[in-house]
Amino acid sequence: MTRKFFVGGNWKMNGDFASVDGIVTFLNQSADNASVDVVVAPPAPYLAYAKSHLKAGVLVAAQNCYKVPKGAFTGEISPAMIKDLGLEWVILGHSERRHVFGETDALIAEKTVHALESGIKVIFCIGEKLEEREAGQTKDVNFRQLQAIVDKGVSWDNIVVAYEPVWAIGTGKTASPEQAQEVHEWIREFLKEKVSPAVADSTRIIYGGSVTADNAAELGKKADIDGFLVGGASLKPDFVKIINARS
Ligand SMILES: O=C[C@H](O)COP(=O)(O)O
Repeated sequence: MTRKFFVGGNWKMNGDFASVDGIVTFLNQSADNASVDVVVAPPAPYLAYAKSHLKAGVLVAAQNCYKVPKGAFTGEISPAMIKDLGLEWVILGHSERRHVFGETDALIAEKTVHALESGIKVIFCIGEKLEEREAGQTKDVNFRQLQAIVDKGVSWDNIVVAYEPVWAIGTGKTASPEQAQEVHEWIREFLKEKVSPAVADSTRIIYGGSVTADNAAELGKKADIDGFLVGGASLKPDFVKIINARS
């Protein structure tokens, strides 16, 4: 099957109205590319503004959400709120949520189930730390993180898996196309064995970690790399080159 290329831009905790306007301008001025799904994730205070100013071809995602629709959970946002803003996507399991904020596989799985049940699609992030890679645990860590949602029996139609080796995030140390392809192939095999061949074939597995306009084309040539989740480079006009890396 042909999987549609998917490019996400995770703005993380960056920006103000002036810089959001700048990003919106270069995205709106870019030529439409019907062969790529483009989804950007501004910080929560700018979600509605970005949604109302971006052209229709650029979708907006939240960077996080909680596991219940509403209640006494100070500081959290729910999938119901994301939906109320007219948005379709959320990023869950990002390594910064896992390792800075201590989110566990179990919590991320609960959040993923609730987002999907609420009608929000999930960019589900996984990835090993440097010490785990060096200890030969890359496969185990990524499989364990995936298994947490396999165990919940989720429907995979609305999930994009983002493989983001923690050692490559924001460090300038991109995984080589071969390193990334190796793990993406393992992930696809895992989905084939644990879920189904059809899900393995149709699920988009995107790569994140120091993706730039200079390395995106080579990464994007690999058979199991179906797009990117871009951090720092998604804040700059070169993001448009990454969107078009495979075109
Ligand atoms: O969500 C995006 C990733 O954390 C990658 O960030 P980066 O492109 O700045 O390395």
